[in-house]
Amino acid sequence: IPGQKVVLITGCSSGIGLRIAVMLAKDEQKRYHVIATMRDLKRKDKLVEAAGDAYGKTLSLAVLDVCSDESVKQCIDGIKDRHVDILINNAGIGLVGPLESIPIEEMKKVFETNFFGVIRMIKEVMPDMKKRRGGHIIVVSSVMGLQGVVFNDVYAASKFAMEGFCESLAVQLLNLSMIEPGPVHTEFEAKMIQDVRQKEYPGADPDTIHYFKNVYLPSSVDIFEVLGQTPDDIARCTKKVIEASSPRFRNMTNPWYTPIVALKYADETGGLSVHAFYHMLFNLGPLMHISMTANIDAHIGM
Ligand SMILES: NC(=O)C1=CN([C@@H]2O[C@H](COP(=O)(O)OP(=O)(O)OC[C@H]3O[C@@H](n4cnc5c(N)ncnc54)[C@H](OP(=O)(O)O)[C@@H]3O)[C@@H](O)[C@H]2O)C=CC1
Ligand SMILES: CC1=C(/C=C/C(C)=C/C=C/C(C)=C/C=O)C(C)(C)CCC1
Repeated sequence: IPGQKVVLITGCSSGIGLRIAVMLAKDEQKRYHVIATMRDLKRKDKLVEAAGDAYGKTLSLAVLDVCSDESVKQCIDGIKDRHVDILINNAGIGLVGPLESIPIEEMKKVFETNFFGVIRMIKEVMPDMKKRRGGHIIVVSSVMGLQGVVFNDVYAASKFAMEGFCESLAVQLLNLSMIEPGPVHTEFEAKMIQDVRQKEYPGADPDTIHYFKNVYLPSSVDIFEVLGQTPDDIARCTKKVIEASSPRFRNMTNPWYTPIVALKYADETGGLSVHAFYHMLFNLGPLMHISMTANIDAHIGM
């Protein structure tokens, strides 16, 4: 349809990608044609159901695995004139746990998906965007791309890598925007909790495992409960960025998380954030749990 913008989104089988796809496809003015992609079309049912009438009209499906050169090329070649107006890089995986117990291969998978996956996509669509002198690239990064969190070392590093890459590219690239969500209730969170239940953490000493399971995890669960946003919150924020007359480069989605990121800019030696997080986790952790749960109880009127 003339005038409609072609939007390609990666990782649409669940979570944030799914909600962005549905929200854009259901735009009242029908401004978007959404190509919702996923690596395995067997996982399409949730998206198809959520899309309702839009499916087959403003939303179509395609296979795309961000870790495969051929898959990426095949998908883009399959689009009319290879024309993508808006590329939304959303596919990504998490990884938590004591560093000592994580095989290098697993760490590489995180970089292959979160870092090289995005680069692979950008390399494929950027030349056409440059030729047309138009287009908008969105990257779903994370607050962990701006501030590291204990036991998330490799995941944070993969998002930091993305930040460095995009900051550099933004200088030559037309239109590039980062979305920086804090905790969001999606399968990302569920996978993390399930992962921790299954894994044994060989190679890590008992103290480290204790701090991970009995100190970090309860705090992390609290933080998800108190600060957690919905994938729809992130989708709304992303739609605003796309529709802004001059989109910003960095876009925080969660004002509650802003002070946590601000600490590093308040002290260039890095001491402030490292010590504050240490204190919050090991000294205030149990207290935070009480005050946060009290806060939740107050919200639900108990
Ligand atoms: N949830 C959170 O707290 C936060 C998430 N983020 C980021 O948001 C993005 C979306 O995550 P979220 O929706 O929360 O998590 P989900 O796990 O719900 O969704 C992740 C999506 O990425 C897909 N994916 C994974 N690997 C590949 C691959 N190789 N090729 C194509 N797709 C792939 C998954 O597909 P499949 O079903 O096949 O596995 C799934 O559709 C990620 O980049 C994440 O880092 C950022 C900040 C916070
Ligand atoms: C435990 C703990 C923290 C945990 C933060 C978490 C758990 C953030 C999760 C962010 C996510 C899930 C981003 C996804 O990309 C803080 C606030 C740093 C303070 C110190 C103690």
